[in-house]
Amino acid sequence: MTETADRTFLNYIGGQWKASISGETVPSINPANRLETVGLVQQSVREDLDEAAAAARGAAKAWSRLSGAARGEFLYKAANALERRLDEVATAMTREMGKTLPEAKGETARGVAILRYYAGEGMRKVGDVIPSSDSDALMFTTRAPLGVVGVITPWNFPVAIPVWKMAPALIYGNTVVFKPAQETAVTAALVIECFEEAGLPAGVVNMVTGRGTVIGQAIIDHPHIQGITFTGSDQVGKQVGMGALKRGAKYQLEMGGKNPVIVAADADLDLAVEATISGGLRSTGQKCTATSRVIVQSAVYEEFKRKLLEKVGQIRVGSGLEEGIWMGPCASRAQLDTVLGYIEKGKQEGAKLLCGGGVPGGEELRQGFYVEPTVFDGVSREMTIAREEIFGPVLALMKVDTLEEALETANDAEFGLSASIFTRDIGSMLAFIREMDAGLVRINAESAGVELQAPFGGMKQSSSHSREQGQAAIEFFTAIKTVFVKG
Ligand SMILES: NC(=O)C1=CN([C@@H]2O[C@H](COP(=O)(O)OP(=O)(O)OC[C@H]3O[C@@H](n4cnc5c(N)ncnc54)[C@H](O)[C@@H]3O)[C@@H](O)[C@H]2O)C=CC1
Ligand SMILES: O=C(O)CCC(=O)C(=O)O
Repeated sequence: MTETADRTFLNYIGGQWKASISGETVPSINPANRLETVGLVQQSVREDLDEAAAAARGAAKAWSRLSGAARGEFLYKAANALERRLDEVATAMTREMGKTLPEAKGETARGVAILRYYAGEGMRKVGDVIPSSDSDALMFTTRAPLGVVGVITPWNFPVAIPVWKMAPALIYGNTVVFKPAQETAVTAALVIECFEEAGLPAGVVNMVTGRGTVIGQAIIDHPHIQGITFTGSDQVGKQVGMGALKRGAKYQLEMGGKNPVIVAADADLDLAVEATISGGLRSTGQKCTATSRVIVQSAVYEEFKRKLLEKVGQIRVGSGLEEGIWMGPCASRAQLDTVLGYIEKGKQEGAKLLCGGGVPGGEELRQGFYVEPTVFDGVSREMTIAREEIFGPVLALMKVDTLEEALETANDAEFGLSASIFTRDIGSMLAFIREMDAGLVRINAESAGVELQAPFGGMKQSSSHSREQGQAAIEFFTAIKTVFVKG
């Protein structure tokens, strides 16, 4: 156990750490060992959120009037604090969410880099000069912040996702009310401590933990929250969008994926196997960009399958804190049950289980939410495991004859977040880039893995058709103002 175990984590409102007026806390538990508490977190109520929204509203004007460079200075300081506390934050993340410590460290380092990227963004251009038809006038665009932004985040990237939403919100002059997933509220509190260490003015960043149906819903409904940025499930995302639309607030949604990898007959099969495993099974498959459908040309199907099974068989499952462990547990009991439910459905609908499919044995794993890395063969397009997001370490192999069929199969999904192809042929690469309906298309690289300086988001049901990260973030977190000045 580390030092967080006995700690009670509070809400952060108006620059103060405060207990919820409910007086209630809930334990955040370790999915690798359900008997271990990582910390106690606030089970907040609507009044706590109201107080946070009022604090954010009160701080908004002064914050928006600072120069971008001055706001950037705060983000650089937050980045330095997070970097200094990288090991502590990453350890809390592994203990609270289950991903392995090297992955958690990588994600925390990414949080540092995101903060620095957006700190620099405070010095970059925000508008264009557009020639007016009146030769005595100057016309240009500038950007105005939305005001208060509500940030609702999931548990699968407890540092990177909150940071890639809060950092651009702040640099473009908004104040923030943040509701992290309750499953990873301890990690979230440590991130907020880094903002506190940076000396942000009171009320600029606020955090309230609690149930999605209570605190998330209160953000959706709050009249003083002008924008909501959300990552999570398809179902909740749509509720957020509809609620925001009803009261005229701006919203941005990042939701599910059912990401395919195409393995063409001319692929480097070893590379394709490595990338399929890394993209599909790292973080126990709990990424919206995770590889889920593996579409393989028949000419190399058997060889690819053999190589894949050999490597999957070598995966070591266990506590993410232990050296040599490659795959940790599912993040929660509910997530484990969901994954096992999909595996059952796959078997019932006639897919052939090639490996995994159950809970691993062994006394030391008994108290964790573990599932075996799982591969299904003979998966057809209409099966549930080929259609719905599983969010677990489950790969569905699908055999096709031609590249056209592969592309058609890959596009036969409601989601369109990320997709990969493995091929050496430039024509196949170009066809994939052109035809694949996904916001992120990757050639000879795994489907997961997002670069913070590039736009990120999906087509079809995967997002609200907006993009996050990189300079694309300015589109959500600001409104364009067109200025006409007549001398
Ligand atoms: N696209 C992605 O990155 C993610 C997708 N998921 C998908 O969602 C499934 C369920 O995971 P959950 O954690 O339950 O996701 P979720 O969508 O319920 O939770 C995401 C966030 O929304 C909040 N929330 C929940 N209900 C809400 C409501 N009624 N109003 C406002 N906010 C609400 C949660 O507290 C959390 O902060 C997973 O199995 C996976 O398929 C989950 C996490 C991330
Ligand atoms: O693949 C990544 O690095 C990011 C994935 C992601 O955004 C998510 O799972 O929510």
